[in-house]
Amino acid sequence: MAAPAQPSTAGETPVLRTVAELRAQVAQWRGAGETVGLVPTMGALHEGHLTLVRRAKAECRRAVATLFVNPTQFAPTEDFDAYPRDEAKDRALLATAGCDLLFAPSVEAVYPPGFSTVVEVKGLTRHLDGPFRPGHFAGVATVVSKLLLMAAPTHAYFGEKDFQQLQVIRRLAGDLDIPVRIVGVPTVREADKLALSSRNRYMTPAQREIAARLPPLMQALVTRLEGGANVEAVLNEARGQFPGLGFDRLDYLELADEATLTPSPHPAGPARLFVAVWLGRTRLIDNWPVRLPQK
Ligand SMILES: Nc1ncnc2c1ncn2[C@@H]1O[C@H](COP(=O)(O)OP(=O)(O)OP(=O)(O)O)[C@@H](O)[C@H]1O
Ligand SMILES: CC(C)(CO)[C@@H](O)C(=O)[O-]
Ligand code: BAL
Repeated sequence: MAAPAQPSTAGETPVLRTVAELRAQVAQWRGAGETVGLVPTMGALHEGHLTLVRRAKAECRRAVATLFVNPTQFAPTEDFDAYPRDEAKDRALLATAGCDLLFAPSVEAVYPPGFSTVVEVKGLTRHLDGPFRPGHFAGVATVVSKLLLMAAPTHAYFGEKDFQQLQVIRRLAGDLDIPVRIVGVPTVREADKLALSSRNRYMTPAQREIAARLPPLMQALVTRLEGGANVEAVLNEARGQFPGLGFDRLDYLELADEATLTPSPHPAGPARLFVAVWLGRTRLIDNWPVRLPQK
């Protein structure tokens, strides 16, 4: 018999901290024939995360969120220590979205002493964020494999905002025969179309104003590419515009095939325009679908 999840405070989603408790709870639900949708997060929840939870709850009988700021996906130079953490607020928000359970393990529960296994997805991680965040996707692939195996959900929900991550997760679930349906959810945006992200709160008001220039720039580029303009010429010109717009450093602006995530001026299948750009200590990423004209 599963240990019931402990609702500690009214209006907050109950939380479990150990793998054994999580397994027992999900086994009980699945034993009763219920579907279970998993929503992995690193907390500091916003409307993007809550959209994933609501989608999970709409499609599955039970919605389970996870909150784990995964140390192995942060490079030593990145913001692991500074990453925003507010579990009580997150639990209250999850309750408003109908989340049945939160799994919030300690680092030791996920990576006990002697932990030595790495899941690495090749190919899909070669371009875009891969070279700019060495080790990042191995950390993501390892922890997501673990979360899927720990929770054994029927469905798992991930945002298209992190499109490369979504494709990496689809691949690992297939390659490792993890029996789960991976569901991609379209990017949730602010009124000015900036993609919601926990890291947006790092920005000063002045930087937030500059960030607002990214969505119209991306939309204008999509329009030109869809109109048949020369891809390399358009992208080269646009790369040169970022400093003048007030951005600090462009990591990449690339057109890439959705399936392979390999940059190309002539992608074989459906394509997206991908960007990663810095504003002070905030790294913004985004992607927009591009329907190229048939040649
Ligand atoms: N704006 C968004 N729209 C849809 N899904 C999102 C959005 N932002 C995050 N997600 C998804 O929520 C899940 C958890 O993401 P995470 O906790 O890293 O949030 P984040 O806002 O992306 O944070 P970060 O600032 O670290 O990138 C991922 O599947 C991610 O793609
Ligand atoms: C999928 C994830 C929760 C794994 O740590 C993280 O990369 C995120 O929040 O997108
Ligand atoms: N949102 C993806 C997780 C990360 O940037 O580390």
